[in-house]
Amino acid sequence: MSASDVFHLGLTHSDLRGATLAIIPGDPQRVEKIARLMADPVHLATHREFTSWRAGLAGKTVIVCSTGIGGPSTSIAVEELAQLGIRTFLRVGTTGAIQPNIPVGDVLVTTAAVRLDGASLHFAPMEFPAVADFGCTTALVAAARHLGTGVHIGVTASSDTFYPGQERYDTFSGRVVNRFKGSMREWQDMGVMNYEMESATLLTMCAVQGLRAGMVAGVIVNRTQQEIPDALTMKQAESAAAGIVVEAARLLLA
Ligand SMILES: O=P(O)(O)O[C@H]1O[C@H](CO)[C@@H](O)[C@H]1O
Ligand SMILES: O=c1cc[nH]c(=O)[nH]1
Repeated sequence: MSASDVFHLGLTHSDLRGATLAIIPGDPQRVEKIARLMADPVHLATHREFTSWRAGLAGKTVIVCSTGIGGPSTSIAVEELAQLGIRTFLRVGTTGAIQPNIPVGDVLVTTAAVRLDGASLHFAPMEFPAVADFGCTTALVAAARHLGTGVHIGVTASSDTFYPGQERYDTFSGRVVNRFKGSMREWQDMGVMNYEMESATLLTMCAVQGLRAGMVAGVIVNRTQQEIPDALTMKQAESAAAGIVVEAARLLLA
């Protein structure tokens, strides 16, 4: 086994070939698909939830690395990629919309996240906003428009848990703690677009450390209409978001 320069990712500085931008999906299985949208894709490492590939785009090197689900593992991936030289992070995920007018298959670009996580508190007090980098956000929106995908821009609720924190009652116990009872309605009333699970940690830890971060997600369910996504829609939303994040990376590298 070759030596690694960081604790978890199994990567060395030389693996990155000077890359400063990383595309970071949650799901390890999405990494290869995204890398294959670019030139000369190469598998670098797979450890735990972290799968990494390298590829070429606009004459530069890009790293694609999965974060796994949630803030703690995301914070590890981002920290170790930053140690290796990455300065711009584009998260590409899946999400559940909570506004009735957002169709499945569209994408959402997050300008800021409601911090329903724990990990972001390890980087900044709750008063600090989980805010995306303006340049990354602009590139993601431009990419979505260029590719003709419906795009919604705004605030995301980013929760440590998929079930109670996103106020799901279709669970084993049907139990949601008081703190989250009625919370989906409250976020809807405030215009929050969606739920996902990593942006609060990602955006906070990047904003306080001078790193750039942006976030795009394919809508796989609309919680005002259904709880379970259908497989085809999920695939389509994932691939729309993947195309957009690569196009945004191209714009940022140009
Ligand atoms: O598709 P990914 O990037 O994993 O994103 C979303 O999907 C997972 C939950 O199913 C969470 O990680 C959530 O943020
Ligand atoms: O509803 C959803 C869908 C995907 N990911 C989430 O975190 N929530």
